[in-house]
Amino acid sequence: MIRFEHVTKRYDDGTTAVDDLSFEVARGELVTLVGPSGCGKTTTMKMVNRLIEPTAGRILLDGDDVSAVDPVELRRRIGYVIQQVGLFPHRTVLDNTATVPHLLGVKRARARERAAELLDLVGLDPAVFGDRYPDQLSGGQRQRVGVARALAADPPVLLMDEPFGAVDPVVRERLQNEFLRLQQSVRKTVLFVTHDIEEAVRLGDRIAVFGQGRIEQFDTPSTVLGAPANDYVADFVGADRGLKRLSVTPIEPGDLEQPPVVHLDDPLPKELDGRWAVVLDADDNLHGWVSAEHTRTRTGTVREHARRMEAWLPVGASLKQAFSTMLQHDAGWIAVVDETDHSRFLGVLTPARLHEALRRSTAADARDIARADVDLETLDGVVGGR
Ligand SMILES: Nc1ncnc2c1ncn2[C@@H]1O[C@H](COP(=O)(O)OP(=O)(O)OP(=O)(O)O)[C@@H](O)[C@H]1O
Repeated sequence: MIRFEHVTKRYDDGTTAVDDLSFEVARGELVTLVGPSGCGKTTTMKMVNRLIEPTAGRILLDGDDVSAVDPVELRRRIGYVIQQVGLFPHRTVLDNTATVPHLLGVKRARARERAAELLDLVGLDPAVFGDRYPDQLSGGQRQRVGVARALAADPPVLLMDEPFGAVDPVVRERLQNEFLRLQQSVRKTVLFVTHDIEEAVRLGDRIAVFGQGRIEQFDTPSTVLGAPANDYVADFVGADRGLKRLSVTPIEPGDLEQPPVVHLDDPLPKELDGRWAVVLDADDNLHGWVSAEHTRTRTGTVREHARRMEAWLPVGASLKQAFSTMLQHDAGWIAVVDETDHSRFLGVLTPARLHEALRRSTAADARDIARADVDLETLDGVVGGR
């Protein structure tokens, strides 16, 4: 969808901001460009919508060389979100969001209707916020209007330059989560610039780690954290990359243990095979749990003695969320459910299983490295045999 072919940008003063860059972003993919200040991320991004022209090489958007597309027409196909949102100060939130579609010829009433839908989508109730002016919003709310406005013309591509950089860490995390949810439904092709490795791994399907004007590694967050390509990347992702891996490794059904299970309308069993059992409803959805102590000493149905389960997560949630949920509820295990199928119980994750899951993902990367070693050896063998 977006393809860089040997792109170089040299500014007039001789600074080479981007040096022979080649990479590709697939349709519907979110790629984060991450690296220290001044490494060329913004320059890379601005060449896509021709705010900056490359010195050499070319950039293709859906197969079209962008240098041959009229910049105005090009920018219609590309939403752009920046840190200083640049909302029109004298227009209401609703009008700010509706302006671009209206300029593109959508009737005013329809543009405003669509703007209201988008505000809703980014978590701003149009009835509450639609008539406010930008200076009557918090920083986080302004960022959301920025995202809604960028989506208003329904462009297939979004360029986002540190869009959540100006808000505090708590709001930032909330905006990131909301944006991820939004992206799941709109599936835009996104190039997202950040200098924050946490943000890059949380949001990116793949991340491009920039050195000076070059990409040092371009891979999934899990591989970049598990197998940094070189010392520069290892240094940039940080010594705590093992911890960061927790946030990019999902809970998988194979990670779960199967504890004893009882159903709500069962009579309370006398003996349990363990210290507790998970309680399910008639459709096998998670309800709660009972302890062996209760079952030994009391009578009646499970329903009368079941306690609600608070420590649970959907399958696919991150190991970091799992760990955090265990700590929050001081729980020795958490239940895992399939939310796409009501809340069907799948099993429980224990600290030991969590540890195994983390090792499983590290081992998967280690296998890749081992394969690469084998390839090199084979190559050595061939070269040596000559
Ligand atoms: N108009 C310009 N003229 C000369 N040099 C420039 C110009 N714009 C950017 N540069 C230089 O190009 C290099 C890359 O800048 P760029 O803004 O792309 O980096 P960045 O990775 O986005 O940095 P930051 O995270 O600080 O925004 C830097 O050395 C910068 O000083």
